[in-house]
Amino acid sequence: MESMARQRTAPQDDDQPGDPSVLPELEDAVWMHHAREFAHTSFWAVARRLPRLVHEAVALAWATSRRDTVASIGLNVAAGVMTTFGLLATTSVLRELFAAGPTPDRVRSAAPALIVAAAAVSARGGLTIAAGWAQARLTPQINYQVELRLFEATTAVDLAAFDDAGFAEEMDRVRDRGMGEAAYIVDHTVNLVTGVVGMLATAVAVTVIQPLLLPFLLLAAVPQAVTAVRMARREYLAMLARITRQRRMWMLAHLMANRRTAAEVRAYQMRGFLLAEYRAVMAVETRAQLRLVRSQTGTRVVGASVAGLATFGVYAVLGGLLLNGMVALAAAATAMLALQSARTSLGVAVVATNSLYEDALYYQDYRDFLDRAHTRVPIGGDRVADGVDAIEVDEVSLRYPDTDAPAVDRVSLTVRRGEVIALVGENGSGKTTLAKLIAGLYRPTGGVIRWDGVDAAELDPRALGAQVAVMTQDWWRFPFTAGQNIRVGRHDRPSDRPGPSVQEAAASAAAHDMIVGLPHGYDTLLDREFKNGHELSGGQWQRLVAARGLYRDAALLICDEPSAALDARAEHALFQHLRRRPDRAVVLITHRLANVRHADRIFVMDRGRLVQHGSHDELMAAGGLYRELFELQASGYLAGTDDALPR
Ligand SMILES: Nc1ncnc2c1ncn2[C@@H]1O[C@H](COP(=O)(O)OP(=O)(O)OP(=O)(O)O)[C@@H](O)[C@H]1O
Repeated sequence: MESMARQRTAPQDDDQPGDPSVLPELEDAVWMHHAREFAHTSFWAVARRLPRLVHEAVALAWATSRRDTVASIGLNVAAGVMTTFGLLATTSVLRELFAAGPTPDRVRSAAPALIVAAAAVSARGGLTIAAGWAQARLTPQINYQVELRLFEATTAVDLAAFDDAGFAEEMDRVRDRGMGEAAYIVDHTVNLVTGVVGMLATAVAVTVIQPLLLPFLLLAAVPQAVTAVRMARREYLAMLARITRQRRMWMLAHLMANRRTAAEVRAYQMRGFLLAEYRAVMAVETRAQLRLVRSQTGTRVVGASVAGLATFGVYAVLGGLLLNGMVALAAAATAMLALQSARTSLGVAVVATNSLYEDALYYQDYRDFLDRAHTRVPIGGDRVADGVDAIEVDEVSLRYPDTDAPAVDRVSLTVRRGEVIALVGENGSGKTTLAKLIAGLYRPTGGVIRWDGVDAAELDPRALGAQVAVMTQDWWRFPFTAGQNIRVGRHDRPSDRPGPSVQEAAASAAAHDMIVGLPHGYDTLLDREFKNGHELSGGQWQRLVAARGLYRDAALLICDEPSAALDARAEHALFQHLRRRPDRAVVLITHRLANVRHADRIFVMDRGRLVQHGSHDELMAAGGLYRELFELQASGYLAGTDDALPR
């Protein structure tokens, strides 16, 4: 039955396009990376790695909080000691109660031991609660450290790292799974210690009471341990078998109950298609779940029966020892309690071992990722750039990882202060990539970029970045207020540094009136997912993005399609502010060629190469790609022409 989902989602014959009504097959989720490895590792192989894992977890906890680490382990050990005392005191109580003589006398003689037993049980309860408190305190502290270290790394690496598929996948995996495992492995380790201490405490008590009982108690616990491991594995394998189906259901659920997809789902009447797919997967999933419930119940029955038989065996042995006078009645009764306590401790230790092994694999991913991220932090030199007169791009190339052709191929040009230059060309010709190279966001894989004669690689990356403002083509809708969305352009601007105010920058980008009209003006939160959040249109967002770039007030301003979503009035206003300014260089990328007419120089790109450059008039006179594109676009604006719209 499970293959049904596969059949429905499997691609068809390689040469044939797949059935258009069937969604493509899903890859394994990145966070499942170690799942299959774990599923095929035996419990004993897991147990062999335990010392190293425990050492790792304790080191992590120790580095986070010595006090809480000592407390959670020390208090658990103390609780174990109390278990031993409690069992020994219980034996004394029972011995006195089972002795010959009148009942009041027996109770009186048992009273001191009873007080000791009660005190030991209370102390154990108190110590366990305190240990749990220390253990719970460790979790948020570890999460805090681990998350902070991850995001310090992900925000420091160079932009190119995100184009490296391996890096991006590792990052997703670590963020989704590895990061959260740190606290778990500490938790499991403390549980393991608790379980082992509990078993040792019981063993010590039993040895003191009657050493003969010890091997029988251990034997009785074995079926329990085997059943616990079997059940955990079974559940895990079942989860693995279902996970791809469940991911598809999550994906479909997300499409059917989401504000962002609601319009398209309705516009294309996708409801029936999505629901049919959901029903088909859901039917298979439900049957699989029912099968799992049945088999788990079977395992539980077998496990409980074997454990029951083992317990019965211990009782039989105890009975024999009692009849032969080798064990006193009081010791036998305490052994019953010890058996119960040892079982619980063993169960805790087995589950902790299993979980510790799996979670440690993912935690190792986290550590490997941090090491890898460390090597991707741009180093640069220590020379400080303060303003710039000329940026020289000299035979610069860039090839993205895993691609054959360079996106930018041996390009040379110079950007001078006070100039506006434009990069034009067809989709995919390399304009954005070249702009990112000029901005220092990428390092060239060939050639060199010089800032006032100094190789950009020798400049301090932070100081270089401070000279650049980029209005990117693929901007993000930051869930901040309107004012914050602009201010983050240079959030650390000292009060004595000159530059436009938030309102001035907004006015330059034709955004001020729009923002003032929002329910809370500049304090309006721009995300409907939050309380009182407000939604902006695409063009309104682009005005904010432009305002942010202008607020940054940098020596080099790069505008990548800054007006693609703007109306004519906003576009006109923005371009008034992108004109020449003596203290600034502007690199402008746009497909609306009317906007580049006034640029000082226009560079035309084609498949990564620079194929033409000059002023608008020079390029029009020369003919070629620029003129062809310009005339094609201009023809659409000419009133009365028949080719403005295809018939
Ligand atoms: N991060 C990336 N990883 C791999 N290849 C990329 C990446 N970004 C862009 N490319 C490829 O590099 C080439 C140039 O892309 P680029 O975005 O620089 O073009 P563009 O001229 O700005 O295009 P458009 O006009 O559509 O914005 C394209 O073939 C594109 O597929």
